[in-house]
Amino acid sequence: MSVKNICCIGAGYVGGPTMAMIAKKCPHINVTVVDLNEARIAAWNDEDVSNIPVYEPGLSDVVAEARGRNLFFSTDVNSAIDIAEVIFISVNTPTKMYGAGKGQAADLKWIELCARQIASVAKNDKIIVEKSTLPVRTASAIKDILTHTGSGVSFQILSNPEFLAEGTAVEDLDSPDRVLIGGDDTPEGQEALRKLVDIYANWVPRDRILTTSVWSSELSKLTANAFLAQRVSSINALSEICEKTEANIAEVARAIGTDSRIGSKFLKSSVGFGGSCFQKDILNLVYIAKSYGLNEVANYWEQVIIMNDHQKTRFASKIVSTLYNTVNGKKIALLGWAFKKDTNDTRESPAIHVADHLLFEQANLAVYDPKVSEEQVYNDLDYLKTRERAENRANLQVYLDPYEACKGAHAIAVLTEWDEFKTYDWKSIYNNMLKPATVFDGRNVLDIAELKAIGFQVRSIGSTL
Ligand SMILES: NC(=O)C1=CN([C@@H]2O[C@H](COP(=O)(O)OP(=O)(O)OC[C@H]3O[C@@H](n4cnc5c(N)ncnc54)[C@H](O)[C@@H]3O)[C@@H](O)[C@H]2O)C=CC1
Ligand SMILES: O=C(O)[C@H]1O[C@H](OP(=O)(O)OP(=O)(O)OC[C@H]2O[C@@H](n3ccc(=O)[nH]c3=O)[C@H](O)[C@@H]2O)[C@H](O)[C@@H](O)[C@@H]1O
Repeated sequence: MSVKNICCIGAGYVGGPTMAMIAKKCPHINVTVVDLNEARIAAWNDEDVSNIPVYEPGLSDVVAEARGRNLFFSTDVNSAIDIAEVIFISVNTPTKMYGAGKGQAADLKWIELCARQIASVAKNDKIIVEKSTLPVRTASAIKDILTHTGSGVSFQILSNPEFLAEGTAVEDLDSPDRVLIGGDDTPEGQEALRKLVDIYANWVPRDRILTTSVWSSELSKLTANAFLAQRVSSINALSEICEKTEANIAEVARAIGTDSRIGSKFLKSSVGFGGSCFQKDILNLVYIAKSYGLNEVANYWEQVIIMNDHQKTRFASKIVSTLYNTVNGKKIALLGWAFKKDTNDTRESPAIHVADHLLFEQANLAVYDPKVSEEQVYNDLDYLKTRERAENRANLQVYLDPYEACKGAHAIAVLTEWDEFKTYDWKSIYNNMLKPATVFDGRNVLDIAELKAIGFQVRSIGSTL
């Protein structure tokens, strides 16, 4: 029998878009996305579909097509669990900030709560799908909780990690490089696996649906993120050598990227990687390695994070040193706050670190981002607890107009690669700035020659141009 009712616990950046795509592609399946966060669910249900809580190009159209037909958002977690044959768990798994493993291990509190809730509600057999990114062997903990309920209900646990990237989520979900599903090597495990494969096969070619053991699937997700982040840290490490030697990182990246064994993607040097997952997943990998006594393995991967922290600090320090070693009282405009373009997500954004560094040096910051709210910018800074909340508000202003943000500034730092930055009237921005006017392009997106011709001093990543 094919699956008729799915539920997903967690209506965040993964749960929302992923389930919206399943609902779009499988009109014969009812998909209910549940969350404890009432405001978030209300936003997913907002009559005006442009107000859904996750900004992703194309997502509002997908939601508009399926919502109310076979896609539902609700806070009634129990009813959704009760009715569903397949339950995706897509809750947050942040880095643990207390106790054993503090600062490295994944905090599985929310995963365990879900498992306990499912255990208490389920009256018939269920397939539980790990959609969240989890440490290898988490499925055994989930299984343990579920099988000790004494209710006689049978649970199959599958691992089905998500590989979408923010900003391209709809594209990635519509046409994934691969879908990965791990299941137990038992008849029941394989039957559950087949049911999930059949759901994806409604739009994903079967040869792109990979099946493995649960453990390989769990570990592959951490590995994929570790490899991707490692590429960014590798190219960023080289960018510092370029700045000393007059080599140009864009040329180096092109030169090595044309080797098909290396490949051209993910070789863009930057102010550093951000986002909610790269750092947390590598730290998690480091923790897992250490917990097995694999210290060399742990140290190897930890270096990716150390390099990324160095890149962010190096960028901020360069602003200070270029502005004659003091930014005290100087207005500096920060263009971009999101961790990458085409998303409103700011988690672990390098902009937060750069702003914090500059505020520590008593700069006066003017922030503009096309999709991030003032409240979010202040929340991000307050979360660091580096200084009083009032001080963050006194020394950093958020602007709705980039030209106003740059007016009277000594320097501009580009911290997100939003396309609109390339289209600005840079001559007019220059005319309204203090001189010398400097642009620090943390994403290498602006036309250096054009800016220099206008009169700007330009500092980019990985070149002395
Ligand atoms: N953000 C991304 O692009 C990607 C994230 N992932 C992974 O997916 C997982 C989810 O990530 P995001 O969607 O970004 O997180 P998120 O924080 O945006 O969403 C998680 C949601 O789960 C809800 N929640 C937590 N516990 C709950 C419970 N017991 N019952 C009901 N709702 C509950 C929260 O209220 C929140 O709205 C994480 O493990 C992450 O590592 C994987 C691939 C991509
Ligand atoms: O597990 C996750 O959360 C996801 O993490 C990343 O996706 P995401 O963080 O949304 O975005 P990326 O495009 O990977 O960018 C991450 C960071 O690296 C930076 N980056 C990326 C590529 C590059 O060449 N240079 C570079 O600095 C980006 O600006 C951004 O700050 C992975 O790409 C997804 O496959 C994965 O599902």
